[in-house]
Amino acid sequence: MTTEVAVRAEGLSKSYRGWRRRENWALRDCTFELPRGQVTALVGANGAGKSTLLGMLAGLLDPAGGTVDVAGRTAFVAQDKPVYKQLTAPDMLRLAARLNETWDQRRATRWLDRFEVPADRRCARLSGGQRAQVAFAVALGARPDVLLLDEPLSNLDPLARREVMTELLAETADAGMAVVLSTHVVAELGGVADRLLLLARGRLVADGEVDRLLGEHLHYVGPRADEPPGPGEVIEARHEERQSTFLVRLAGGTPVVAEPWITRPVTLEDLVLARLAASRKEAA
Ligand SMILES: Nc1ncnc2c1ncn2[C@@H]1O[C@H](COP(=O)(O)OP(=O)(O)OP(=O)(O)O)[C@@H](O)[C@H]1O
Repeated sequence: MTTEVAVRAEGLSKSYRGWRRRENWALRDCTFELPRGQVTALVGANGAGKSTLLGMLAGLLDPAGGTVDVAGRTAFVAQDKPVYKQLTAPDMLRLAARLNETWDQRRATRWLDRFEVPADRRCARLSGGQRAQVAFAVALGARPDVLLLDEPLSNLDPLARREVMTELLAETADAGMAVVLSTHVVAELGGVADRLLLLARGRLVADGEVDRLLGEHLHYVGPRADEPPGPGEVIEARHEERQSTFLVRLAGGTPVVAEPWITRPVTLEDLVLARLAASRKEAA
């Protein structure tokens, strides 16, 4: 693995034994590389395999097939943001300092101060969002090369969500860390996520730099029609009484369309929702 690659997965698969020992595939044949110094958003519907993938990257789950290679130290914050309820936030940092070979007290304390986490209360008496901040501080203090966050935004208010994303971005740029975070809050990823890993029913359906992916897609908007007015693979077609909108994937540059049709850029949210809807339709 080159020094620029933080994570490499090849043909990664995982199954769980289900009813009558039938094999249920949570992840099928996933191959991707994640570079250092980037934030990757791991997105997919409920049950798509996000936590399973993060668990395997963290080394907590064994793959049923394929390989995963992670360069350096990892830190993983699980969905339930585990902290010891009897300890205060500073106690948690003291414990983490003893348990981790590498520990950056300044970095961890800075995070707690930044989010004004009370220092004199046990974690049991902190809010869900404040407990999450303690778990993030512990993970960052460990100076990981790869930081894995399972739904980090789920307990946070809208302002805290934005601030956490901004701070994570700064930490990523500073430390050259690779961050992988799973989330359903796609609208808030714009300007923060460098890369996208999109899972649908255990398979990777989109993988790449967000800017490149967005540049490869566009909307055609115009009068009601069965076909788009220009080139591209149709990912989603929406029709109203007098208007049609096609979200397409382009093979080449931006096409020019004749009036009254117009082209419109695609946001990350548009792209994710269209891809998820297309996968659901295919499966059905
Ligand atoms: N321990 C387990 N035993 C059996 N099946 C499991 C187990 N853990 C997960 N699964 C199944 O594997 C699939 C992927 O689950 P996973 O938790 O990875 O999805 P997810 O994308 O994180 O979902 P969510 O967004 O709802 O958290 C699902 O079908 C789930 O039911």
